[in-house]
Amino acid sequence: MNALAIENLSHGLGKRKALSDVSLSIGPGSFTVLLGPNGAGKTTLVSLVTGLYNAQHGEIRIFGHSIRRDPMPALASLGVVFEMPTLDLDLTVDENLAYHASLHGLSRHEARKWASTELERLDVAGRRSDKVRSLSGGQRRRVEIARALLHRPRFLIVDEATAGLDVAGRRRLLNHVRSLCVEGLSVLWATHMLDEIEPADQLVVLHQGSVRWNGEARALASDNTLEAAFLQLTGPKG
Ligand SMILES: Nc1ncnc2c1ncn2[C@@H]1O[C@H](COP(=O)(O)OP(=O)(O)OP(=O)(O)O)[C@@H](O)[C@H]1O
Repeated sequence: MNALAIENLSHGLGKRKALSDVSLSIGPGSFTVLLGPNGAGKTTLVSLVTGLYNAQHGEIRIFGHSIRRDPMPALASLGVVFEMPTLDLDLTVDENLAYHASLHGLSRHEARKWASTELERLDVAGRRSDKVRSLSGGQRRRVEIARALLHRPRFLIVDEATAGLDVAGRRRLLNHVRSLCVEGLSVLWATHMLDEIEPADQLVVLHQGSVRWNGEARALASDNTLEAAFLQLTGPKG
């Protein structure tokens, strides 16, 4: 079953049509890149899939559960890292994770166990008693990934999480999330950075609220560089 299935999704924000007739699906264990220039509609799409906005038209299902009709099981299998950091800077790393765990109904034992696992895998376990305010930008992002995985979601959405990180920090975060797909996690990785894409990735190019490409990245770049193909799709005549 697909982790995500979106059919004919359209949504306006104010007078602006942010998404027009978007359809796409993400298979289990797939790393799918949602690529689009600034203002393409990536964050709007993430907001609709995570239930922050109610879609005006169309259908969104997570592992077969409609976000509109069946939100609890749909959202239970979803982990999210939003574009804007959402950690509480005045709480410690552990306190931030414990708060998230309680929202998801995890027992204290489960919360401690999975927090240790994820923080260690992301190499921030040494900072668990520190206030988030004292962490670097890259460490905060890693804590956000750990938090998003705490309730064992099967589908992870990451919206431009590498913004502001240095080259090594970006690569590290990306490699970690990619490695989770090998374990069966499905990932939607929203970005405008072409160098985060690998040839075998599933790629959805969004431009002005519409899907302009949906397929393997290597197929888009078969006749040209990925950058040239992307600019052609998203340029003035794209
Ligand atoms: N709250 C809002 N009210 C009105 N228009 C909005 C609102 N939020 C976003 N928009 C508009 O919707 C369109 C899509 O914005 P969105 O933030 O989804 O794009 P994005 O692809 O995530 O961009 P970026 O890469 O810059 O974060 C843009 O034209 C934006 O100006």
